[in-house]
Amino acid sequence: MDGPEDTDTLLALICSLLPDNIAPTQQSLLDALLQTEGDVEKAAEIISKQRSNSKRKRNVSLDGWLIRAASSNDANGQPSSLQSRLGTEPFSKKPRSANATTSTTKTGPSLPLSRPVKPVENLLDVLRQPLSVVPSVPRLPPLTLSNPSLVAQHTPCTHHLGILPPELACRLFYTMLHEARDWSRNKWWLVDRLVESPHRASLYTRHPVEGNDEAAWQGITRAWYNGRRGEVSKPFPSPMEEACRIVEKTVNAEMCKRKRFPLEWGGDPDDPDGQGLTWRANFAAANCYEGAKEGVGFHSDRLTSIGPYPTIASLSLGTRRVFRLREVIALDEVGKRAAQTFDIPLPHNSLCIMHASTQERFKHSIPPRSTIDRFHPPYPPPPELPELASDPGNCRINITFQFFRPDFHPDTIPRCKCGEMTTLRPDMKGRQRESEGSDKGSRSPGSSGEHATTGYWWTCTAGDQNEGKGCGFWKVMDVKAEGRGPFVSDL
Ligand SMILES: O=C(O)CCC(=O)C(=O)O
Ligand SMILES: [Fe+2]
Repeated sequence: MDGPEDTDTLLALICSLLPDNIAPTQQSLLDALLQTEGDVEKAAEIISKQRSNSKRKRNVSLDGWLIRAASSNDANGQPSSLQSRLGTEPFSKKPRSANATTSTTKTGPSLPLSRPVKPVENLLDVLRQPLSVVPSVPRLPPLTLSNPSLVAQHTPCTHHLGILPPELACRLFYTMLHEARDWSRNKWWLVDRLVESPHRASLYTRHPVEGNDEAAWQGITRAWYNGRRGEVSKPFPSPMEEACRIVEKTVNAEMCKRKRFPLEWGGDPDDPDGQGLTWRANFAAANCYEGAKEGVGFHSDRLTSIGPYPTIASLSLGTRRVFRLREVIALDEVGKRAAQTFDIPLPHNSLCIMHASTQERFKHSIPPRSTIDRFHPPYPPPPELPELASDPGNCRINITFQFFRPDFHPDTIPRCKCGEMTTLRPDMKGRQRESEGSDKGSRSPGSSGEHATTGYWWTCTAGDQNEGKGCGFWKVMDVKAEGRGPFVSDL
């Protein structure tokens, strides 16, 4: 799920620190961010100094503004460093200062807080800051990929229509819609704001739990809930288990046709847990979007439990929504080519497989819409289900089946200075390549393009639940030193 993790978020944060009369270009925001190696506070300072030198319009100094903003939000009245509270993607090899913070750990959806806070805000509204964007290369209009062959041609995904027997698809839709009454909106801290995703979600684990390792699943569950304590995952309901077997067959058949990446899981299919499959689903995130306005913002899925180059199989049920993929342009290509956005309409009973490299090269979202296509279920609800609380014509259910890799067991995940499990993120911008001065090839769009080797970071995300206060810890993942694998490259 999403968190305070990417450049877009950092840009939005800089904007939120600027007075209303400053609307910088995206380029000037990026320049300031690079100049300050990702320090949002300093970047905001640079931009406002540039503006006040050129226009002399402001009569309030940024320092004063920052201190006012910080002290009004800090329980102890201390102006706290915004930078240290960001669990962000690192910009340089230099570790940031680690400000240990007193932690009031939150449990459950009500998130008891130690200080008065602003009301929970919809993440999409927070990120919709006034950016006046002047791109250095012309923007490309979004391309709609309206059939499976276009999806395969332009992206590392495949789209499979009518994946389940129609009766099973409907039964699963009604079952999950009924389950969704207990799901909640994911919440986390974005600096000093508590934000929530504008849709409901829940985590499911396949039973029997592999190796009977309940403790591992608790760790995975906690990581999935952005570090929130007290959440439990649910077992797959029986129609989900039925669907999962079909999804596994489709994914494995598709993977056999594809080039595999060196860092993909190369586990032994003869392993009793492997059941002879290259990829298997042992957990799933379920999402419910009710009405046109609900959605999920741009993000790439966290890799902490699923490792690099994962395969994720995403099943759509109910009303058709658009799945939007946006390419991330590596630093060495910024200004040379524009990012392409792809829209894939996902109808009821279709499976979109995000194959290896999707999480490394693209962000994805379900954008809110102004209208919705009403869904007309071809079967009535199963008689054994109680009456539904939501209108089935108005809802989309998504189930993303995923594989927890044994070599990313929670016990092996590096802890940050807050004592929490860190989060694994791909270096989508190629910063590690840049800082090493290496040229391992650049990326090109489409599934057939050569893909530069991606690096990964372990980063502190404890601030997600701790009022935005993390320790800023990060380190580069070193798969050999950390004893991970086997990888495809080891086979
Ligand atoms: O609803 C979808 O298709 C996407 C869900 C998603 O991105 C997620 O669960 O991480
Ligand atoms: Fe996702």
